[in-house]
Amino acid sequence: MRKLIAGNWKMNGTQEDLPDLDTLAKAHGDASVDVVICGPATLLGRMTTTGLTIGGQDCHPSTSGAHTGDISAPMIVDAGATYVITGHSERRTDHHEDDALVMAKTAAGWHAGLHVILCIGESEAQYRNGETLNVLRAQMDRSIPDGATPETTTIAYEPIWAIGTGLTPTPDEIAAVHAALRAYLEARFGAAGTAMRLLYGGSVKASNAGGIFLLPNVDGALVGGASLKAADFSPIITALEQSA
Ligand SMILES: O=C(CO)COP(=O)(O)O
Repeated sequence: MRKLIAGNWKMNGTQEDLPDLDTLAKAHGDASVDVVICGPATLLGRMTTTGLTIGGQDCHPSTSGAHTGDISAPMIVDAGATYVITGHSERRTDHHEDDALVMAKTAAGWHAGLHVILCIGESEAQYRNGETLNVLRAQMDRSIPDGATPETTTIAYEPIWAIGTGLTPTPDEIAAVHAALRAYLEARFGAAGTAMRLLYGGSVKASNAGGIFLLPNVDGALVGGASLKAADFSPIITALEQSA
């Protein structure tokens, strides 16, 4: 399985950031891991000129229609991107997306030929109450469509309380959650579940990436803030390469 490091730029980035992305592409163009930048919709087309693999951050479940402000999976493909994120907790919170909608968006991404990075994660209260694994299993039951394969789907575990906070679960906690996610995927998808990539996300930075990437069943990371500048993202990519 080829490992995957994806940067999620969220609502950040203008064309002034493209030269820095060129720098990243030059440094890691022949990386031994998959490197993806999930940029803002406004930049997707221009980001593809860097030669990096590009992804969207969300897609509508429909292919086209009267949905002001939304973009569809075929539009993301049309821009030259090959990945899309679904189910990010910021979408779930800001736009009240539920698991059923995440499932529909994931299916739409597949239908358009996109590789979907489907995000799951527990809140701080759920973590404190020891509900993490039950929450994650329920999210996967309700948001991963049947028929997921390693070619079409990556699962990203992002504890909501670890996003942008500088907090992370302990290495033992990450390893335990990822082992449980792997067991779920294998029980539901068989060999495909063994090969499906599992990313960790939430306050990944150069200083903690190496330790996280050594953990079993961690096949890469989904990185927010530390993916915005080549100087920050590059050492994280290198850390994943060294663990591969
Ligand atoms: O939400 C994230 C990636 O999708 C994680 O964000 P941070 O890396 O900024 O914590």
